[in-house]
Amino acid sequence: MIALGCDHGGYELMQEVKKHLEERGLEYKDFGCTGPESVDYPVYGKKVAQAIVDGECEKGILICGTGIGISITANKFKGIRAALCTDCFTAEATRLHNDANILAMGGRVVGPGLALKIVDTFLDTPFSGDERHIRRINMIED
Ligand SMILES: O=C[C@H](O)[C@H](O)[C@H](O)COP(=O)(O)O
Repeated sequence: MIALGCDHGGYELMQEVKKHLEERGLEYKDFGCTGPESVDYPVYGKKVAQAIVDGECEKGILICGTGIGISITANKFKGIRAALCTDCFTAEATRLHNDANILAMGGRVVGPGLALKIVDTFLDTPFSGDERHIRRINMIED
């Protein structure tokens, strides 16, 4: 189950992401927001982070205007590794190296074509499991 959260700056792009996940037959839980009206991104960053910490969802996708505020919020939660990605290389690398559990993007930064490729790369790339990466992730947790 993929947890989704956005603010008004990411609302439009999130609708594209939802459509794409449905086309791929992937299940998601939408934590809002529910429209393009101005809202506060920490509310949605927190909801998605909490769903992952609680084990309700395995991964999350967060979108605000830049992806920055909402990823800063999510990264306050122990066990959350939210990666702000603007390209497929970083989306792949953050799964391989950081075992990132949240993908953050900026709805005012990336267009839908690139964003959906980033989503696919993030969701389809497994963690490498390499000892050095596990060691470093454990250091973050400590
Ligand atoms: O990091 C924060 C996000 O990019 C927000 O989406 C952004 O700050 C919202 O800006 P505004 O309230 O001016 O639409």
